Amino acid sequence: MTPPVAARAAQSAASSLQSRLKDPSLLRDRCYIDGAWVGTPEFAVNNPANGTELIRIPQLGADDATSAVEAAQRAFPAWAKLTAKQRSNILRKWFDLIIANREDLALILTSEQGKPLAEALGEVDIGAAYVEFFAEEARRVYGETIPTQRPDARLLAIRQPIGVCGAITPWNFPNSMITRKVSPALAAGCTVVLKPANETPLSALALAVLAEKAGVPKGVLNIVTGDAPPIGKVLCEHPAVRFVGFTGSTNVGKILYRQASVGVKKLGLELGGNAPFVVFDDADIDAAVEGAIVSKYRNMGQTCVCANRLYAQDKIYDQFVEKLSKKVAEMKIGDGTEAGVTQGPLINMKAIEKVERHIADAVKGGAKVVTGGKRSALGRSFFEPTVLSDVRPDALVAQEETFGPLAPVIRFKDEADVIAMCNASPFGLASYFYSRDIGRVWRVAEALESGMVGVNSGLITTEVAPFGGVKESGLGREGSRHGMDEYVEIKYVMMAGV
Ligand SMILES: NC(=O)c1ccc[n+]([C@@H]2O[C@H](COP(=O)([O-])OP(=O)(O)OC[C@H]3O[C@@H](n4cnc5c(N)ncnc54)[C@H](O)[C@@H]3O)[C@@H](O)[C@H]2O)c1
Repeated sequence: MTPPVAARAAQSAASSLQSRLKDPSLLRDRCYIDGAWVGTPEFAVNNPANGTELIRIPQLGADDATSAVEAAQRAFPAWAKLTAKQRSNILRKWFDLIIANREDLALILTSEQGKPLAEALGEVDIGAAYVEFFAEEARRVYGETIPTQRPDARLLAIRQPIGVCGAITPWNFPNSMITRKVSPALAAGCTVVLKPANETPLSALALAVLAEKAGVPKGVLNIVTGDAPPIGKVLCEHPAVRFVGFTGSTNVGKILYRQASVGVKKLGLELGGNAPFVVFDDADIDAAVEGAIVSKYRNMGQTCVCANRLYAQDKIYDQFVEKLSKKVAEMKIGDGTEAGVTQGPLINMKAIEKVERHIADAVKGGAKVVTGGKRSALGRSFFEPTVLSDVRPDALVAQEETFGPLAPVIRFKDEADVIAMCNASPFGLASYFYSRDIGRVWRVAEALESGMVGVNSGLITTEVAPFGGVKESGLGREGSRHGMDEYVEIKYVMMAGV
């Protein structure tokens, strides 16, 4: 095995991050293919809080991705033949190791992605919860017996692992998006080739170190970093790959959908959103403000399920805007590793430019900046958390996913009016609303066109929920027992003469 970065620390800027880790071997600068750490460090992974280069990692391409698929193909039969309990035990060990190393994993995550350390710890914990959940689910991949019209025949439907799976993940949740895909795949008996986001590959590599320690055999989990389009093409088109799970933008999801159609490949797509967050006039306003804060501003608004457009009913509009802005103005911006910081940097300058474009467009349409609205004095990609009032329903910010700390508050008259505005979007990932009217709760929850609805709650992610979207927000579900369905196929066996 190529030595971990520890042995070569002096060569790279990784040394300062490494010196803060309890287990420095978690920081890797090689890819993980067929149980070996391979490749030559090439492209830089930067810390968005200070712009320093953290480390360089390999820039692999189509040939390496093909090698990884072949490794996964070789490893598949033996992994699939283990008993469910054996696979479950290995996943359980992986979970234990993730928890034992949660501080290190969170520090790596914040260093490459920027979110405050407390949020990074939360992400590691939910990431681990997926592993724990699917360690348990591994033992519940049941089949069924189906009565037939023939007295001498029995029909069994069995569920088998689909085979080699590709996984492509984004930078906004570099830990939990990986475990949410890899743990059900491994639990089902599948093997995986994972391509993490280029901005945040270090969390993926650290998880692979722990998977290896947990006893995941060589070739069962492979990590390939580098050139996304050719790697993605291999994962979508190689005949050995039977499923590709993707989390990322709708545009890239559509490219993968087309590529996967060539080999009639099963695809899971967790794509972009444009979540409405509605506050009715019978709501508990303080609770709605708390919910809006957690939904909109966690991860600096770079969350697929985060509130993107806020709607407040006429009667409580001013009160909601005032209370929300007061809390937002108190947020502390800075390096996510510093105590008390609630808003880290955005991932890059492109993200800042999109927020600015959305603010400029809304202001042109008559919106007012109540708080924030500009780059932070800290420079780089730090942006002041922002609240806009008097935003028109047709403003760009209400049509597109902003992916930044910007809450545009739109006024509405009645329930029918707001449901129409919520559903007037090609996206349908998450929706939120606050109301204490029980009749309205069911009516509105059923009317909203989205895969997930938070009622009086701004936080809806849990490993026991079937996470996913409708319309252009995606296909399939991750997490819960339904998350296992992506990784198994049903075969029926008709047995006559029995
Ligand atoms: N629905 C969900 O569960 C969910 C969760 C998190 C993020 N997201 C969405 O992800 C987006 C933000 O993430 P992002 O900017 O990393 O998205 P992205 O689509 O740019 O990148 C996602 C991944 O795809 C890879 N990629 C890029 N081009 C590719 C290509 N041509 N072929 C194969 N792979 C390619 C990237 O390297 C990365 O690993 C937002 O739209 C957000 O809503 C969705």
